[in-house]
Amino acid sequence: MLTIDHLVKRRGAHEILSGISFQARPGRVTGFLGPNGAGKSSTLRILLGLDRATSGSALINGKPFAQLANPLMTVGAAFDGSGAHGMRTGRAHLRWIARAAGLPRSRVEEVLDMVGLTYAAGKRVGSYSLGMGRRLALAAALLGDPPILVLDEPVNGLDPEGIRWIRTFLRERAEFGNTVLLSSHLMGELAETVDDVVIIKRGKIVADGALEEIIGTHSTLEDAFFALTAERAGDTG
Ligand SMILES: Nc1ncnc2c1ncn2[C@@H]1O[C@H](COP(=O)(O)OP(=O)(O)OP(=O)(O)O)[C@@H](O)[C@H]1O
Repeated sequence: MLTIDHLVKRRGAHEILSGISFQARPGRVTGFLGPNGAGKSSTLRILLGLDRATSGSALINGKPFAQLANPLMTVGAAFDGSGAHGMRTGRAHLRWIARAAGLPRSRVEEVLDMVGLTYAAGKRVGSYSLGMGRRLALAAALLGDPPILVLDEPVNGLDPEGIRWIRTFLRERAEFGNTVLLSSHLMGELAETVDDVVIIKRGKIVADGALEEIIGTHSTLEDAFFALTAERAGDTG
């Protein structure tokens, strides 16, 4: 369970997050949706202990990231890019993380297989395509077999086959009871993948609920999104 509670982030005079609250629950894929600059990455960075909140909290199973006993086995995270040094091979990158976490080498081969990257595991990460880099980042997130996944724009750079693969993969994780939170600004794609939707705009939550509730009387999630955000067009916050 991920619990964001009255989270505020200020940078100088600029309020990036204005007291946002939402949850991502086990057994559900939760889509965190919003236009560029809305505050999605800022929220996920605080949740994963990469940045500090001004006030409020972002908790993973009731604890801040820094207090997790086994972070890699609790939450898997993937942000922009592969997260690996270009001169390293994909396999070496994963082995390094696995060793630091006390995981067996065999787990590296398992996650390479899970993300379909075994064929390129011996190649330098610098030669990977964008999509291969995303798969490597996902493999790293899966190393500790965590019950929670937090993914920032996971379909960016993936080709149609890759997008279908990740959608199926994340749906399966949720069906096994995992908690999956993913951010995106691609509404059409998100509608195919998620159970719940949280929409953020200019640091404020403008909608939060089950996909069907959010779509409501609109024909698509995209239509609902524009209607919801347009209703607040006069809101300067
Ligand atoms: N390191 C930083 N220093 C100053 N401002 C920042 C920093 N990181 C983000 N911001 C600002 O915070 C706001 C939210 O950015 P954030 O990256 O969280 O949005 P986002 O919803 O993830 O957008 P995108 O879809 O473009 O990734 C933006 O106005 C951005 O300019």
